[in-house]
Amino acid sequence: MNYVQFYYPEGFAHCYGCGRLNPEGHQFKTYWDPEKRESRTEFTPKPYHTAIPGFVYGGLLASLVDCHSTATGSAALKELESTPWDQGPYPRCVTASLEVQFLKPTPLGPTLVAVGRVLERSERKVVVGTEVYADGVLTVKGKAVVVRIPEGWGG
Ligand SMILES: CCCCCCCCCCCCCC(=O)SCCNC(=O)CCNC(=O)[C@H](O)C(C)(C)COP(=O)(O)OP(=O)(O)OC[C@H]1O[C@@H](n2cnc3c(N)ncnc32)[C@H](O)[C@@H]1OP(=O)(O)O
Repeated sequence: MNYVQFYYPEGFAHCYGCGRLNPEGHQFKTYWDPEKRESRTEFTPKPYHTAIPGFVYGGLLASLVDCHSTATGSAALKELESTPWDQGPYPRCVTASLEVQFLKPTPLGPTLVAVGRVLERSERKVVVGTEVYADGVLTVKGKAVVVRIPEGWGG
């Protein structure tokens, strides 16, 4: 199964968080399950993504929630099109607002799993709720409003 960011037009594929064409970036990859209507991004932080030794830097967690949300919005908007899910390009979303709740310190070491759900969707805007788990423990919650970038803008 290909990931959402795989289908972004080339001009929108350089994001430091999730751009497949940015070799220096995190290259987050988000998968969309059309049956569960859930998205999933897995990422294993590097040792240098440290806040206090042993724990993940909060900015990285916010980035994970941010790019995971734009990808979830993209998949949710793709559902409104008649083309199949495995045919690009996907609509590209930009983050209008991002809320992150750090519920517990996130241990550095385990693979993080971000799970996203669509809370609201219109033609132009998607509200995404995200939960981030480390070793099965919920450590971060996020909510983002993402807005479709109009056709003809960049890309
Ligand atoms: C105009 C498009 C420009 C695209 C530029 C993309 C460049 C980046 C590309 C790479 C990206 C990489 C990914 C990243 O990392 S992006 C991370 C950084 N994000 C940005 O730099 C985004 C900068 N902001 C903007 O470009 C504009 O403000 C956007 C495009 C977001 C909205 O634009 P505009 O204000 O003209 O749109 P609208 O008035 O028609 O609103 C549409 C809907 O959204 C709702 N809403 C709006 N703001 C907020 C808010 N703060 N809180 C809650 N909701 C908000 C609004 O109520 C309405 O809802 P509804 O009434 O329909 O229910």
